[in-house]
Amino acid sequence: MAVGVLALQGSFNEHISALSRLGVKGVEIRKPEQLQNVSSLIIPGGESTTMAKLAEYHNMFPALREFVKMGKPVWGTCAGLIFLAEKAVGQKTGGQELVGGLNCTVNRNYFGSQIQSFEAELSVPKIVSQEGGPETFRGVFIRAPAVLEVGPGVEVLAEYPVPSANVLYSSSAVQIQEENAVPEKKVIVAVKQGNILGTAFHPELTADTRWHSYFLKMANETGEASSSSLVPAVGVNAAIGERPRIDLPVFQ
Ligand SMILES: NC(=O)CC[C@H](N)C(=O)O
Repeated sequence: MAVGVLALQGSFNEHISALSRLGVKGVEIRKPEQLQNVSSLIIPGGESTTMAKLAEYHNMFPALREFVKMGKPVWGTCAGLIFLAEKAVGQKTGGQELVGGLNCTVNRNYFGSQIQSFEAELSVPKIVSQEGGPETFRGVFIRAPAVLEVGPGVEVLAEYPVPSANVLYSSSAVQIQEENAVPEKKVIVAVKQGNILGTAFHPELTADTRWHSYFLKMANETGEASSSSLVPAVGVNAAIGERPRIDLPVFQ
């Protein structure tokens, strides 16, 4: 079965493009019943309050929660990570509905406002051990959230060093960096809990398909799809090395 990509708002096209570079079909999901046709789901980045309003309007929340509870692989990137968290802080007045399932607390705009978006090389040992390739992964952080704390059963897959003052006060990391604070602490930016994967950054905006490949293997592990339908014919390293045709602008 194909991989679903929640297509209410945000970078769903970019995820579908990344999947297609791995030879896998991504299907746009806009209605609850469409979830029955996919074996796994990506919730893209975008703006989580807007996405939540659209999800509510289309009555998506019960179906999304059911999908997560059934143990089907779900990956949230950025706003998608916020969607999957059990608890979010820094929300707009009135809050926003969450899908939940991922045992953690996220800060919605941990790194500051849109203008404080940045890119950083992240150490990703688990991804490297499974997918090979370079030691680091280029993390694209766009008004990104971060994971403040995780509960039992949540595996940390990537962290980003920030000044300790930011960790204590949960304000803007960038503002404090500008005051020349020494980076001392790390904040969590990628997690996995069973069938749920969450990244605070945007792998779909890079040419490096290792996170997508990692997620596709999660789908195979849970037996949600036959290996022939989800494992790309070419290895991920080949995909990076050979630079296949890319139909959307991505970081090279
Ligand atoms: N790039 C993103 O997905 C940003 C998410 C944003 N911080 C939010 O609240 O939704």
